[in-house]
Amino acid sequence: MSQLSVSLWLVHPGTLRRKRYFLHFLPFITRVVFPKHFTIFGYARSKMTDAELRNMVSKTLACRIDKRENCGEKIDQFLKRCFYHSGQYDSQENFAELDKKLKEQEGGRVSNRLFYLSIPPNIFIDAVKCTSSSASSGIGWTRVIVEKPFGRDSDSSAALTKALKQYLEEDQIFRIDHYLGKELVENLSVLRFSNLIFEPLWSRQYIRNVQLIFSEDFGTEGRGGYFDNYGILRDIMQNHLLQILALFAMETPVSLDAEDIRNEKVKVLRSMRPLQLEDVVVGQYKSHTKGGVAYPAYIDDNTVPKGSLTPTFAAAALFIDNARWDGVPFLMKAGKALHKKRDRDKGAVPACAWQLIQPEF
Ligand SMILES: NC(=O)C1=CN([C@@H]2O[C@H](COP(=O)(O)OP(=O)(O)OC[C@H]3O[C@@H](n4cnc5c(N)ncnc54)[C@H](OP(=O)(O)O)[C@@H]3O)[C@@H](O)[C@H]2O)C=CC1
Ligand SMILES: O=C1O[C@H](COP(=O)(O)O)[C@@H](O)[C@H](O)[C@H]1O
Repeated sequence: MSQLSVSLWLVHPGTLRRKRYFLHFLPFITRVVFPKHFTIFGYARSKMTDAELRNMVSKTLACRIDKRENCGEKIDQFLKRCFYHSGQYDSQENFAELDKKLKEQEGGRVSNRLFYLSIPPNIFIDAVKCTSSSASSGIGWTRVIVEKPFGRDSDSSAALTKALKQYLEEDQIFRIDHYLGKELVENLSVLRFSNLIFEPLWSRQYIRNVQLIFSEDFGTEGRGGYFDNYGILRDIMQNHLLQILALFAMETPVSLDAEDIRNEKVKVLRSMRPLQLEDVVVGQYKSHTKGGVAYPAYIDDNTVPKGSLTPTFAAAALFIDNARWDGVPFLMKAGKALHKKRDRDKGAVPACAWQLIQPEF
């Protein structure tokens, strides 16, 4: 049986270049573990040719393995599987053109299509509608990955789910938070649950506070179209940092199944005290000069609306009212255009002799 898996990315060329997404594919590329007919399509409004996309992707890939493994050759083969189509997110016609190009690659084989919506959430629905009616797979499955933030609040999140379900079944929708795939975050559960030594120490008895810190040394850099609608609280705190907090604070799950882990996280979230205004500070970065280089303010970014008050920095103290964490503040800080790049949970600052991680503040 021949099967073609098509992975389709709705991704902005600029983000692609900056974020080096494709670097994560390198181990798969060099070990040739992709399905035989795997194809990647970029889709966005920006104009670009296949050759330009390939050139951009190639700059994010670097061979760091033994030359005998023909890394360069494998990258070249991979690049030939990358294509680009320019179109609007709400145009059935443009998605039908995309469908035509996908079919050319699929050559009538059984084919699955995975759509990765790396686009601002306010255009998810348009894109899903067009995907579903004009570009879903005729003879395989069609799945959609949506990025956080999933709405702006509970109501908009519920509305988004309702709208997505007009076009997709729940098991076709994958809501992702890429932080959960980070090594540090994955290691947190392993560290905690596979070392018996930690269990008796992992509580209010030995931990004075927990610090979750996200610090980037660059600003929005052209991402104002997305960022200004959400701000740092919805971009980072409500999802990435809250997920880490829940993993850090949850009780041992019944098993490592996603559902069991989710159940424990939910218990943590339900035990959290509503955040008080006096426990939060917000700010926005201004321009400054360092080492003779001038760095722009948030509102100097052309993609940010004039006079925007959207926070790019926030710090908050959160409390979990349960037996394990009663009285222990979970301190969250997140900011763009700060002095250092760091995205780590700072573990716990111990109350006395025991030191899990040396405090840096
Ligand atoms: N950037 C990152 O580091 C990460 C981002 N994400 C998530 O990815 C999603 C997008 O973020 P990001 O890529 O940074 O955002 P961008 O602002 O870079 O937006 C991505 C692309 O979407 C299109 N776009 C932007 N604004 C609009 C608009 N108002 N209407 C229609 N199209 C628009 C543009 O492409 P074009 O004009 O070509 O159509 C743009 O380049 C978000 O959900 C974010 O949470 C998740 C993890 C990391
Ligand atoms: O989701 C997001 O994450 C990135 C940071 O992710 P990283 O994996 O590059 O560290 C952040 O820059 C962006 O604002 C946010 O949308």
